[in-house]
Amino acid sequence: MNVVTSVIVSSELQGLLQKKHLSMNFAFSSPSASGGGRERDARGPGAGGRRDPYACMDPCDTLQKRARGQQRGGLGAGSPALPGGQARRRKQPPRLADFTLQVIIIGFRGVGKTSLMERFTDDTFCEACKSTVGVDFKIKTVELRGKKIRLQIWDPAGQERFNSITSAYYRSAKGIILVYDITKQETFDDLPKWMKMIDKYASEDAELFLVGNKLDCETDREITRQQGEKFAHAKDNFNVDEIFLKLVDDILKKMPLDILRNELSNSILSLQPEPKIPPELPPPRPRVRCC
Ligand SMILES: Nc1nc2c(ncn2[C@@H]2O[C@H](COP(=O)(O)OP(=O)(O)OP(=O)(O)O)[C@@H](O)[C@H]2O)c(=O)[nH]1
Repeated sequence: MNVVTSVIVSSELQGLLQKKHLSMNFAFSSPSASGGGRERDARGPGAGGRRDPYACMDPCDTLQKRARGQQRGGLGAGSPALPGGQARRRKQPPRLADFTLQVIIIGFRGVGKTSLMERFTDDTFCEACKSTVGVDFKIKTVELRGKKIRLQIWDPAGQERFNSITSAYYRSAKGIILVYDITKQETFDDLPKWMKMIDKYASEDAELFLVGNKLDCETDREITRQQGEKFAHAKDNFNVDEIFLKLVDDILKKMPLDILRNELSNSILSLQPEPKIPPELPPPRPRVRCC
């Protein structure tokens, strides 16, 4: 029975993807586990282990480290160890992002959309989160292909009653992460409804990523790995960070080369206007909304 459902869903999805020239990646994840469902990769200089192909960057951390270095009389401004010219150069503010990209995470209520976002942006996980009301969002800057990209991640409520509000956020999203819960059949059966929302509201060239979430709850699994792979016509294994970074990388690959080659020091090139928050919405809360 499940297999039949998945075949029907699959051909329907195929039609939608072709119509919109979309391709879809697929991954399993588990934001409940640090590292998002598989052993965490060591990152950064001196961390050892495998270097991740997608270098992730926390701007706040970098700035704090710089400030600490200056206080300690390190290689910062005014450091006796440096001649004046070099010290002045150190004082320059860090280069701003080259691009701003919007990514939206959608799916049935409770599948773990907020958890994925917070694992990626803050490396935190909330065991008993409240359902999102309206739309939540967070920002994280990443560095890929030599560009700094400011990611605006939108997390709309999964509850149907918010659909009229949340659909306003699809248009400006360059990347869409569609999530289901591997332990709840209804969240998988609901995917065609989300695909229709994408078809109706999302941009023609948005990149899609299907995520089977709650991988740590293997014993309660209701949807097989094969069903997920069949739906997405794709197969892969990424952790939470890699899901976002692969998505961004795929967006960058689609971008015109002249934009990528352009050196935009200290400027922000937004690929599209910042999404306007519909007036009926309260302003999004850019913080953890966990209990
Ligand atoms: N075991 C486990 N629990 C998870 C995982 N991801 C999320 N959860 C839990 O699932 C519940 C719902 O997670 P949320 O991130 O709030 O889900 P959501 O999709 O944002 O929900 P809505 O805001 O209602 O649309 C929370 O209690 C989380 O702790 C996971 O990978 N494993």
